[in-house]
Amino acid sequence: MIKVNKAFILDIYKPIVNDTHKGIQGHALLIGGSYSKMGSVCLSSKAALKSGCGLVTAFVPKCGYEIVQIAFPEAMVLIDENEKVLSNIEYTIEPDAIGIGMGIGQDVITEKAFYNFLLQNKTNLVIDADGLNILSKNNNWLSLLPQKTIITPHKKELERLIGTWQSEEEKLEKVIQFSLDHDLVVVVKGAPTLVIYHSEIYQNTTGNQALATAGSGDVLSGIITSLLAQSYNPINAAILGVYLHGLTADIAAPEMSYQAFVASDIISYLGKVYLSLEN
Ligand SMILES: NC(=O)C1=CN([C@@H]2O[C@H](COP(=O)(O)OP(=O)(O)OC[C@H]3O[C@@H](n4cnc5c(N)ncnc54)[C@H](O)[C@@H]3O)[C@@H](O)[C@H]2O)[C@@H](O)CC1
Ligand SMILES: Nc1ncnc2c1ncn2[C@@H]1O[C@H](COP(=O)(O)OP(=O)(O)O)[C@@H](O)[C@H]1O
Ligand SMILES: [Mg+2]
Repeated sequence: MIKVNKAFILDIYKPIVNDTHKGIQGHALLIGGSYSKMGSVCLSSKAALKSGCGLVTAFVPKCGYEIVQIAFPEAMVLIDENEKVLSNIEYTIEPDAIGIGMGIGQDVITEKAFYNFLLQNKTNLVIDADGLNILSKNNNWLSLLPQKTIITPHKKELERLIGTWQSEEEKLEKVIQFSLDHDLVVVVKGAPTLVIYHSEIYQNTTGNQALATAGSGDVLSGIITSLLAQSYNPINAAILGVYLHGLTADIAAPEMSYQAFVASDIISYLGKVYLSLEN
């Protein structure tokens, strides 16, 4: 088990070069949302852009068009033909990384759209939330995922994917086997969060109970998708993303309490977090 501390992070962290531009800084596509859960994809998309990629596109059901445009004008928006849920995930853009699953629900139309998306997709992928729940119900679709796809389950989602465990040791064994079987980078969210790739285990050292708040996982999947779009390899994108996400709460908690911290604050504190890496 490797502890991910600041020294480890500084080793993988890539400062932004001065002659970059938005066209080469990475384009993240976030595919998510459904009626009443459009906040999830707004949070992921905003977190992605605030983590340093150059462009962000959100792909949402039709009812999300104005919501995303107004909540987050920096994002470009593509819409599904269905009003309330994703039904046909088709686009002509060429993103560098895709995050999918936050807030999409598990409607049968959406399951089918997700399957068709997996059939044609070759881009590096982060799968979260209902994307994971749909995979749990259709585990033969795991073979369609690109190599080193990153999955970000919380405890319940992990149980749906790999079944229950009796001890921490058994949980780790099962996750390692799952990662080996499907060549996945597994972000085992919790306190602390682990990043597991095959038999490598990386234990994060940032974060606190302020993160126990709605949408904080949606923000994490946006951050990781952004880092992937910025050419971090999938293991480093997951490790760095989890570290930055946790550090926002460590810096914010003494300034604003555990209670008042909400998922949008993770996004607001990303600036201080990046500055702390530069000093
Ligand atoms: N503003 C929004 O639009 C939000 C949308 N969300 C979306 O809502 C959908 C449902 O997600 P949920 O995660 O709420 O539903 P789930 O049914 O997947 O998970 C909720 C259950 O898991 C348990 N759980 C979660 N984390 C746990 C942990 N660390 N240890 C033990 N138990 C744990 C909870 O107690 C609860 O019973 C997803 O699509 C998600 O993306 C949420 O992310 C919340 C915010
Ligand atoms: N007590 C805690 N200590 C540290 N991190 C936590 C704690 N509770 C939650 N988190 C983190 O917050 C995030 C919650 O993700 P998730 O449950 O998917 O939220 P949501 O689906 O509402 O966005 C994870 O990154 C998890 O590790
Ligand atoms: Mg979640």
